[in-house]
Amino acid sequence: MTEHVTVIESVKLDDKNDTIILLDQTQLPNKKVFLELKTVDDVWDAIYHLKVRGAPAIGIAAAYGIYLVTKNSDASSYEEFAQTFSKMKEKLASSRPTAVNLFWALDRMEARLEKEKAQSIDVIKRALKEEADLIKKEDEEVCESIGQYALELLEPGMGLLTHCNAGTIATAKYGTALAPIYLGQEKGYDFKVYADETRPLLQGARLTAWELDQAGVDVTLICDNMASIVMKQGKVQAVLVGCDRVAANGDAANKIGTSAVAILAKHYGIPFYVCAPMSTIDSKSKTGDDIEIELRSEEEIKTKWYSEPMAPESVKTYNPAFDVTDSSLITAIITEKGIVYPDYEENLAKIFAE
Ligand SMILES: CSC[C@@H](O)[C@@H](O)C(=O)COP(=O)(O)O
Repeated sequence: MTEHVTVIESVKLDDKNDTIILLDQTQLPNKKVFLELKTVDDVWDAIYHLKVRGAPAIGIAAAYGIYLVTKNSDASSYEEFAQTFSKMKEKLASSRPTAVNLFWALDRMEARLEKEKAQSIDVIKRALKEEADLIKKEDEEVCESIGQYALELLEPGMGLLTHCNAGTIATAKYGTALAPIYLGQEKGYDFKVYADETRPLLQGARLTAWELDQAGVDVTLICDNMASIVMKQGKVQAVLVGCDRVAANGDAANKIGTSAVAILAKHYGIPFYVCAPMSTIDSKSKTGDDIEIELRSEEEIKTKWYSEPMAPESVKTYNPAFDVTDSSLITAIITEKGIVYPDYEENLAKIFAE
């Protein structure tokens, strides 16, 4: 698959220099800037400000972050080390609330710490690095597998619509919703992709359109409010999106606007697929109502991207960063373990038990 994927590692550890090298996604597509993160505040800030974004990439950054910021701890006992670890974990976990991969990765790092309890601090530190490397490596395989399964549902020449960015830079490699597009590209499937611009932070315009265009995929950028007309005109045969958290009943939180696309897809009889690594499925959230939706600043709606204010200064705003697509609108959830169809409560539980 690598042939058509723009291989940019959005999160990379430089262990020798105690640094995380991070592609600053806020500067794309105009500038390809790599940041050097060293402290817990650097990592927190990068996640909060979406310099690293996309659920799997956030998880990878948090895993390397917690490794790095505990690596230099001079704790001499396990208890002391574990105390520093949980302080750092708490800080990183406060960066963004919706993508469950953040908490999943931090919990997994903590589980590894506890597993190595009897070892020396040096061995524990090495184990934490190994765990963070594994989280990243596994994500590559997961994305590739999601891509293979999703491709089974698609046919050459199809028009596909996607929202936000669930591509290479949102993951370790390949992406989730964009993985079948890259895979199809390699097989000459000639997909026609419509990328929603994704207001207010424009992940579709700045990131999806950019990475698909670079890969030579036939991509057309549309504003969010144009999804209906392209569907009505018969230009779209399937919708593929990523997600930040899937509840046990299949309700799926993803970038704001996703649920509107799902409602449109249902209206026009177009299949709506959610691409979800198992790490994004949160059995602790029973339904979408249990998922915390991140609220962000009014500046993202009123001024960002424009040299002049876009709205009266005094006007109130409401800026939820995600919405939840009701499971009844989702045709299938595509995981690395296979394609899951309704009844989601039953079938997600089954796939977890496998
Ligand atoms: C494979 S990335 C899946 C999701 O995280 C993605 O679709 C999304 O909504 C990202 O939101 P963002 O706010 O840009 O982090």
